[in-house]
Amino acid sequence: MIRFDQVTKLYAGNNRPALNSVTLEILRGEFVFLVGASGSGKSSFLRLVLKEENPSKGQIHVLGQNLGKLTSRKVPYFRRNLGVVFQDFRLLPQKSVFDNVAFSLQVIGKSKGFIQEAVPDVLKMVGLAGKSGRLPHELSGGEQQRVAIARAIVNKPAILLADEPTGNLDPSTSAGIMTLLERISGGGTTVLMATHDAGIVDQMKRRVIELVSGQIVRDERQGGYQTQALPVQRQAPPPTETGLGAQR
Ligand SMILES: Nc1ncnc2c1ncn2[C@@H]1O[C@H](COP(=O)(O)OP(=O)(O)OP(=O)(O)O)[C@@H](O)[C@H]1O
Repeated sequence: MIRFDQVTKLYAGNNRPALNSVTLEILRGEFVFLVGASGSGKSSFLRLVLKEENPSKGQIHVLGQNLGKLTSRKVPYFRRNLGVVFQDFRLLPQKSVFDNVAFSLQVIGKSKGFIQEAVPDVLKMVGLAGKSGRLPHELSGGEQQRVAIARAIVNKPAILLADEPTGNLDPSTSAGIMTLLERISGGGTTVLMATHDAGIVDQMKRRVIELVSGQIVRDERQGGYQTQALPVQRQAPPPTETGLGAQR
């Protein structure tokens, strides 16, 4: 579904690679957390999957396509198979909830009839059935993120990429968003989510890929936010004249 073979990404003017020889495979229907400190390469990884950036070295396959061989004419068609959600929602402020979702279908040429059916269905699925006429500023943060998710999934993408989707939300609202993403994943969509939210990662026990300085340092089946594999290092007590550690 998503395969990286020794992918390195160097940005112009930055001599440390954002991703450094990353090799991994993500299978259909998996729910994967991408974790790591700020600047470790998570967003770069997502941008490469979307072909918003190209690798400096290595190969990327997404949905059976070698992205290096995808012509720019074909990129918009390729992206129809991917939904994307961001921390800051990115809704169109002057458009209603319905129109925000409908717009993404209009731009890819879906018929009016299709839109009239698909939009209410997806708004119901994300729990916003009664709010289709509202403007974004008339919604809570959690509701705005639900609109963004509805927009991302209305065309039934095979892959949903989420870059810190709960970053602006409180814990209980975040939990609701995660329940929704789990439901989407349960329907067969591959979900890849970059996050700093340790509570969510620890609770969900899904696959966790950890990046440090652009390299994968951990890929665990049912991981937590922090590695479980390494033992906790205890500081040895300082030696005393008797050779025993100081007693307190
Ligand atoms: N367009 C760019 N041009 C130059 N350097 C970039 C660009 N985008 C990212 N970088 C650099 O690449 C590295 C990885 O950045 P990236 O945004 O992928 O990290 P991240 O893990 O998503 O961070 P955060 O958690 O803060 O979003 C950083 O050193 C960053 O400064």
